[in-house]
Amino acid sequence: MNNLRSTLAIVWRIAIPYFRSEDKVAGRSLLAAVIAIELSLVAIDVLVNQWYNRFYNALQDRNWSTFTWELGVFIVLASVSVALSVYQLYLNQWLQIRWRQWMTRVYLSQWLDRANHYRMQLKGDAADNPDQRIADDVQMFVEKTLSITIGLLSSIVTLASFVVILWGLSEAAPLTIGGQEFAIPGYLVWAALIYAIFGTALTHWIGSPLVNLSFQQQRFEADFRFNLVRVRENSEQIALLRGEHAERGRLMDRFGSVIDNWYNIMSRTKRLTAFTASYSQAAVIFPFILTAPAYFAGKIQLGGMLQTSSAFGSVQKALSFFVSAYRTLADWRAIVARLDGFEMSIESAATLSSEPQTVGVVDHAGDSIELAQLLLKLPNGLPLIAADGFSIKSSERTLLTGPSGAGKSTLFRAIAGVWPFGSGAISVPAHAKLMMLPQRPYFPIGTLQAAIVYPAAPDSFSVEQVKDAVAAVGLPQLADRLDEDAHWNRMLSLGEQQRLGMARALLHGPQYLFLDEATASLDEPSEARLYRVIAERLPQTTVVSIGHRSTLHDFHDRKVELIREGDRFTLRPTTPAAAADAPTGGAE
Ligand SMILES: Nc1ncnc2c1ncn2[C@@H]1O[C@H](COP(=O)(O)OP(=O)(O)OP(=O)(O)O)[C@@H](O)[C@H]1O
Repeated sequence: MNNLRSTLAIVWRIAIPYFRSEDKVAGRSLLAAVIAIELSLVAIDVLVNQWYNRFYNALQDRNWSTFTWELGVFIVLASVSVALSVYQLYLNQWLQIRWRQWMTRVYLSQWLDRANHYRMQLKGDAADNPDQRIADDVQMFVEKTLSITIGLLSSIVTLASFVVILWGLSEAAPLTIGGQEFAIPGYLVWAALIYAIFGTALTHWIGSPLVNLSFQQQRFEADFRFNLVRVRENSEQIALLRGEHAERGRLMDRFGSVIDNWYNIMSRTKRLTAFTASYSQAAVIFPFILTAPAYFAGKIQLGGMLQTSSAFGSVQKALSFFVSAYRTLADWRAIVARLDGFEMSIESAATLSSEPQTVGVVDHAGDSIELAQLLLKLPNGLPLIAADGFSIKSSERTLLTGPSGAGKSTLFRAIAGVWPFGSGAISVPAHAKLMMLPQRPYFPIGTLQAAIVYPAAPDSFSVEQVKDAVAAVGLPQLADRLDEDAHWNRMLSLGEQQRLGMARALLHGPQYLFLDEATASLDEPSEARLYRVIAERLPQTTVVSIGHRSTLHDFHDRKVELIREGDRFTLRPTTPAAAADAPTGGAE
């Protein structure tokens, strides 16, 4: 019960913001229309139920004129019901797509807000595969929430209407056992109630493991899909390493979990279907067994008996809502749990950056970057880098070196404001434009122009500007292909990608440019040429490079090294030019 209450609270929290959003007028109107149509359909069911009585009595009495009249009544009722059903589905689908569109927009903006997506990965949170949450789960959540809510509402209204009818019919066809009448008020209602409770309890007992199985199934499927995508993305390396055999093994292992879980679902579903199918078959005959003695004793007519059977069917169906919707409910709870996990994970990633015990990146009025009492840590809490009183002055060119794994890239991540683990402060000039260029720059799939100028809009630079930048970094042959659509990360060599990364920097002209082994794949003369281009075209830009080649020294004013001190690394300027910068040291 507590479980159900907490699921409903989560559903409310996830579902209600749409109906309070800027699209609330459309959302509420569509929902109201769908509900109104559902209620009208229940009213038509009530009319059809009364029609049963008149129609079958006319048949039993061989009354031709009533029979033809009732046929006409049925045609009218059936036509209205068809029209309402068509529009109910249409409006329901319309509501679904608007609701889904809104939720997708909100989730996308929260997930992509201020590096939340990256922090979520760092935390290794429960929200594995955000793509599944945003693409599939939102769609299923909207669809199932609507179908369950409307189904539940319809069941309640049907129940209320038909309980009244069935109560009346209980008087007309009193319970007769062995020729003796028993005056139990509303006995048909009680019979339907007991029948449904028995059905629901047994269904829950047999079907409850399906909730968890369904949750697991979706997880295994997403995991399998994710690994397929990884193979596709790394296909070149896998082919070069002849890793196909290993990949096949790994993928089949993951698929094995999909299959094993599926067998469990199959065997559970088999038991559940055996029960629900027998249960609904028995429901056909059960009301006839109850009313047959009264019919054969001549107390009710055929019409009354059929009306009772139909009303019993409606009450029983409404009461057994959970029986028939069990699989849907199981899937729905799994989806709700996943979306809840996703929301929590976004929230904790968002709060992580603002917790006191995290690295704070703050704006200041000066024009240098200052590290004060900074201690960067690994996600597991172990210290990595300590720095205090260290500054990166405007227009200065710094080369950062240090052993592999010392935390050079992590320091860049912290300055960019995406590495939360640790304490202390990094002051960055207010409104300064920082740009990080990694060893493997990211290019979105699309035109070459859009890929180069990313993250700016494709048309924020003129074709001439882009051509000029591409030529400056030594790729004039690409200047005529700016309109070409491709997966550039896959098509270009790493060296070419690094040159295009530099072209991106030339176009954006940041005040601070952080090059994390951004030219490591180029030969030394090409690397030197690129550094010269940067110096000529971006003379005001402060450059901080991570690199291992000694040839890089010529292009930097000072060298700073990460040196191990105890359990952490500290920043040590190692050239005379920088010696004035009193270093560094621990901060805890
Ligand atoms: N997402 C992460 N989760 C856990 N540990 C991480 C994560 N990212 C980096 N680390 C760890 O932080 C340490 C520093 O990594 P970083 O990439 O900053 O090193 P680096 O000095 O740039 O190394 P290299 O010169 O080899 O590129 C490494 O021990 C690495 O394993």
